[in-house]
Amino acid sequence: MSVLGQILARKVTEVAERRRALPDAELAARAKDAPALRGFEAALSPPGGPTRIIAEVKRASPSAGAIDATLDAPAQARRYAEAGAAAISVLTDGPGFGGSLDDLRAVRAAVETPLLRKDFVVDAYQLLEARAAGADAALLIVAALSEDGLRRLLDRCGELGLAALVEVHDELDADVALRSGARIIGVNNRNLKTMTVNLATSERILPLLPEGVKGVAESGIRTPDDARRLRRAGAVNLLVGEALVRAADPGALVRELCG
Ligand SMILES: O=C(O)c1ccccc1NCC(=O)[C@H](O)[C@H](O)COP(=O)(O)O
Repeated sequence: MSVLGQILARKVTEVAERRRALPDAELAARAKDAPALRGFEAALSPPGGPTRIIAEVKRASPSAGAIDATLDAPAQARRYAEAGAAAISVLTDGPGFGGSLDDLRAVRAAVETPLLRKDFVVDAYQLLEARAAGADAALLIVAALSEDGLRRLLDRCGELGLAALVEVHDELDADVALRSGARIIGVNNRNLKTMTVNLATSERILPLLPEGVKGVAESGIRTPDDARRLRRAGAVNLLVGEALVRAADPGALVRELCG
C-alpha cells in the first residue's frame, strides 16, 4: 500500500476511536464556542500579488524522518508570525509528523495569524475538531477523497466558516478541485508515491488556475532561489515546512523567501 493509503487507513481508525470518546454532538458544541475565525483566504495573495508564506510547524515527516522532535510549536509559530508569515500551518498528525491538536491549540493561543489544520481529512468530524481547536482552515487532499467526498467536506467547511486548502498533485486533481468549487488550491510538489519533490509540478499547474482562485505552491521550497523560480511561474503563496524548521533563523528565512 502507498504511504498515503497507509495514512488514510490509520486515519479512519483514529477518527472512530476519537468519536467514541467524544461524540459529534459534544464536539459540535465545543466548535460552537470556538474563538472568532481569522481570515485565512484573505491573508493569501491574489494572482500577481506579493509573495506570501504559509509557514509550517513540522517535527517529522514520512520522507525526512525526524526534523526536530523537540520543536516548541508555539515558540516556532511566534518566530513565523513576527517575521510576517501570512498564515501558519500546523501538522496535527501524530504518528507520521509528531503533531497533535494540542499543538494547534497552543499555536492558536500564541499568535494572531490565521491557522491551517494540516492533516489527512477523511471525515467531517476532523473539521469540527479543527474548528474547536482554533483552526481557520483545513487541508483537503483530492487524492485522498472521492469527488463526492470532497464536495461534502467543502460544504462542511463552508458551514463551519473554515477555509479549505484543496491539495492537488496533477492536472486531473486540479480539474476535480475546480469542479468541486475550491477557492484555494495548493499544488503539492511532493509525489506521495515516490516522496520525491519537483518544483516543476507547481510551475506546470499553477498557471492553469482561473483568476478567482488563489494558488499555493507546497513542499520542497528551501531557498530564496526556489521562491524566485516559482515566482517566475506565477506562484505567489508558498507553503514551507522542513526548511523553516531546520533554519538557524526561521524568521530571516521567511523574510528572504518573500524576496
Ligand atoms: O512531508 C512529507 O514527507 C509528507 C509525506 C506524505 C504526505 C504528506 C507529506 N507532507 C505534508 C506536506 O504537505 C508538507 O509538510 C508541506 O507541503 C511542507 O513541505 P516541506 O516544505 O517540503 O516540508
